[in-house]
Amino acid sequence: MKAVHFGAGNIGRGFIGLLLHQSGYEVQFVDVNETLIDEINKEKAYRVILANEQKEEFHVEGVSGINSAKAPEAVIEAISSADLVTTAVGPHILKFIAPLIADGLKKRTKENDMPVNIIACENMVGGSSELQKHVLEKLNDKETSWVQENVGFPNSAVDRIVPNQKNDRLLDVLVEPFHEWVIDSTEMKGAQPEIKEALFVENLQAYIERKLFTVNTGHAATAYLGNLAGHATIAESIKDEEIKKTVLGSLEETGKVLVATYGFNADEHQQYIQKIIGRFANPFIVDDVQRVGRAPLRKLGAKDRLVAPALAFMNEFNEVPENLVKVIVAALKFVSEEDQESLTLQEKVQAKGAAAAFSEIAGLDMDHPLVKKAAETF
Ligand SMILES: NC(=O)c1ccc[n+]([C@@H]2O[C@H](COP(=O)([O-])OP(=O)(O)OC[C@H]3O[C@@H](n4cnc5c(N)ncnc54)[C@H](O)[C@@H]3O)[C@@H](O)[C@H]2O)c1
Ligand SMILES: O=P(O)(O)OC[C@@H](O)[C@@H](O)[C@H](O)[C@H](O)CO
Repeated sequence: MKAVHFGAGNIGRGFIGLLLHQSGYEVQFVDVNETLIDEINKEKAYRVILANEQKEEFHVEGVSGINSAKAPEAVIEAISSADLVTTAVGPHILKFIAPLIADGLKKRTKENDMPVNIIACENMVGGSSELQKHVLEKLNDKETSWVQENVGFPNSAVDRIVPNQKNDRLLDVLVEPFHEWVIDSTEMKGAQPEIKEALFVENLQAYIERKLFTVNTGHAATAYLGNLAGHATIAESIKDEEIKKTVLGSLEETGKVLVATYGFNADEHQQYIQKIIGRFANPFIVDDVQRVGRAPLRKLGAKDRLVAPALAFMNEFNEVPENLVKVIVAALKFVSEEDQESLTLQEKVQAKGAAAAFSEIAGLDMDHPLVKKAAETF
C-alpha cells in the first residue's frame, strides 16, 4: 500500500509517517523544503524517539520524498496511484497544495478508478472539507462528479505534541508519548483504510472541538501568557502558578461549553484537562512558547481555539469568559521575530489600537462585548 503525505515536518514525520509505516504503508513525503526531501531520499529511514525516561525508539523505513516545487509531475503521478493521501502542512497551506492534488485526481480518473481518501491532519475544524473545497474549485463538472463519488475527504483530529527539533540527525523526531488520531468514518470512500491506533468515529465534531478547545486552547494560553512573563518554554510557563491558574481558568470555561454542547462527563473532562496540563509540563520536551504561539492572526480567528469557545461561552452562559479574555489580550501582545504573523499583528495593534485590531482579526463588531472587554483588559 502506498501513502502520499504532504508536509514532512514535525507531525508529518513524528506521527502520521510513523503510524502509516507501522500500518504497512510505503510513505512518500511531499514537501517544498529541499534539504528535508534530499535527506529523506538519501537516508530512506528515520527514527522517532519518545520524550520519556526510557527514550524508546521507533524506526520508520522505506520512505521517499518528492520536492513538489521542483517535481510537480512526480506528485501528480503519486496521487494518481496512491491508496491514501494525508496532509500536515498548516491550515493556510491547504489552498496551495490543492491544485496539485486536483491534477493528481484528474490523472486518476483516466488511469485508476479506485476510490481514495484524503485526510487533512491540521489543527482546525473541518480541515479535509476545506481542502476538498479548494480541490473542487480546480475541476470541471465531469471531474467533480467523479471526485464526489470516489474521493473521500474525512475530517480528522490529530493530537501529539511534537516540538521543533534539535537532534543530531536531521530526520529524527523527538515526540511526546501521548498520541491520538481520530478520523470521521462517515466521509470515507471505499474500504476504510487500516491505520494502526487510529480511532474511526461518527461524531468527529465533538472530538475535534474537545481537542482544539482543550489541548490547543490550553497550549496557546500557556504560550501567550508565558511569553508575556518572559518564559522561553511551555514547561517553564506552566510551572508559573499565576499562569497555570489562568490556563486552568480558561479550560474551565471551554470545558463548561464542551460539556454543555456535547454532553461529555464533567469528571472525565476534568481528568482530560489534568492529563493535558501534565503533558505541557513534560520535562523531556523543550517546546518553545514561540512555536506554540506561532501564527497569532490564525489563532485569534473567529473559528479558532480562543475566540470560538469564548463566543460559545457567551452564547451559553450570557457572560464574558474572563480567563479567555486574559489569554486573548496576551495573544494580542505576542511578538516573535521569526513569526511574520506576529509582526503584522503588532503593526495592526500599533496603527489601529487593540480594540480595532482584534475586531478586524476576529470579525467582530467594535461594540461586541468580547471586543470591549478585551480592549478594557489590554
Ligand atoms: N507539531 C505538533 O505538535 C502538531 C500536533 C498536531 C497537529 N499539528 C498540525 O500539523 C500541521 C503541521 O504542523 P508541524 O508542527 O508539523 O509544522 P512543521 O512546520 O514542522 O511542518 C510543516 C511542513 O509543511 C511543509 N510545507 C509548507 N508548505 C508546503 C507545500 N506547499 N507543500 C508541501 N509541504 C509544505 C513545510 O516545509 C514543513 O516541512 C499544522 O496544521 C499543525 O497545527 C501539529
Ligand atoms: O500547530 P498550531 O500552530 O495550530 O498550534 C501549536 C500547538 O498548540 C500544537 O502544534 C500542539 O503541539 C498540537 O496540536 C498537540 O496535538
